[in-house]
Amino acid sequence: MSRNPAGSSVVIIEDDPVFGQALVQRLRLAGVSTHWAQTAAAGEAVLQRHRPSLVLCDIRLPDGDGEALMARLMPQLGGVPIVIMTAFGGLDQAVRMLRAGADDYLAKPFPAQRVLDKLRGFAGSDASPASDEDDVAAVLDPAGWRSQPMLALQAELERVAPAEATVLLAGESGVGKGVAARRLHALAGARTAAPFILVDCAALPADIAAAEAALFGRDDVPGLVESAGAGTLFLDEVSDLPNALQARLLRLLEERRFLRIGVAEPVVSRARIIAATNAHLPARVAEGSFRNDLWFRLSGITLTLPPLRARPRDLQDLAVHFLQRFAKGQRSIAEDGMAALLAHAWPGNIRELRNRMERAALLADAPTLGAGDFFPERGTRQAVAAQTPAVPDQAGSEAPIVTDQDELQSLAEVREAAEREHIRRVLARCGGRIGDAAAVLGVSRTTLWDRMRRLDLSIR
Ligand SMILES: Nc1ncnc2c1ncn2[C@@H]1O[C@H](COP(=O)(O)OP(=O)(O)OP(=O)(O)O)[C@@H](O)[C@H]1O
Repeated sequence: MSRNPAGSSVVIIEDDPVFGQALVQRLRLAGVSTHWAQTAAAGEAVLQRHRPSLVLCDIRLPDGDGEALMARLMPQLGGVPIVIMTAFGGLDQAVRMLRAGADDYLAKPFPAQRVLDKLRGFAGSDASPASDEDDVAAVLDPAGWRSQPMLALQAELERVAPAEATVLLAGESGVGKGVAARRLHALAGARTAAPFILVDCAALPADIAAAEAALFGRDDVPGLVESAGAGTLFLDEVSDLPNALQARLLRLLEERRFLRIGVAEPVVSRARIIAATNAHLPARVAEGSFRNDLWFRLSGITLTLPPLRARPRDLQDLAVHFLQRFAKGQRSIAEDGMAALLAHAWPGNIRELRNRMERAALLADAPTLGAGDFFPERGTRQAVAAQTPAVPDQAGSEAPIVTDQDELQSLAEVREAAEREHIRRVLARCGGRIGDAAAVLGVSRTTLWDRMRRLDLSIR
């Protein structure tokens, strides 16, 4: 997307007819195409079909709230920027949504010009057509795959790519599992000419019959499994697949055939299945939310992508790659900037790096980017700690970087801050569901409640 918002598209989820209409008219005058939904359900339906440059979502909607809607849709929206619209008194909720992954908020009423400014600001993000093209390039020749663990992963991908076997991609959120899945497809010989179909299991319709129809088809309408043909079916966030559909997926994996709803004749599937998860599946199995037999079936070939903090060399390459992409050679990274990048723990992995580089490229005052440009949220004390660079170990291999914590804090403070942040992220990722979050964190619900109480954390 160029810096000119004309040609971009915005999905507006807003029930106020006067405000909604005014936004639509003004944005259209600026050449922006708009999809206006007045309920959460209509917004969800539009976003199932359409990947816009920006989502503008109201918090209070007649059939639900924007927070739950965005939490549900965020995984499927990938990096599409989400801007929350708040009315008076809604600031707390907007802040919570920002923590959960929304990109910005606008307090109502605001002139439509502010939306155009946001579009300009987000230009070049994941959501834009240009970045989709960049993602394709990333699949064919991914930046940041030169470290030892990534070279080993690449060798494994090449080995298993031509086979039919199901592959499970594991690793933290934002580490590049989607890129690895596409890479597997790109390396899969004849299969490459057939479709690559992404199914975000966390974003399937909540209604089981609708989700089943979306996956397996109904009557004469094919579902996503069938759309993959002899290509690749990529089941992202497979741990979120509802229980009833886990049984159907297991049958598909075992028999290589399935039934469309309402049709007696089975359909043969020749698609290769790749699943991905950032959840700890054994914990899900232990708590009973994920079938043991399905886990067993999926995990035969498990490839784990290492977190970014364990790949300092890749981190540097990726930082330069993103800066080139977002600043087009107009900016460079200062020594203290690179030291701060290397010292950060990167809980959001490559997605977080991409976002920080984009923000810095857009907003920094000087052409050379320093620690403060990448981590503007840090105070002076953090800036001191951030100047400590990562040190490769004696053998020259890449020592995992495990901390960027403020060296002036006590260990207990550092541990609490990290724990609080991690629990917050996992809760957001699990849509605030304590049971799911506890499973991911490997603790009981009671322990999680207890920790949250002591860390002064609440879901709402
Ligand atoms: N090697 C790379 N080069 C450029 N961009 C990358 C690379 N790897 C990942 N990205 C970008 O980082 C973001 C996260 O990547 P991806 O979606 O593949 O991660 P993930 O592990 O599947 O995350 P999640 O578990 O949250 O779905 C995306 O915007 C993707 O385009």
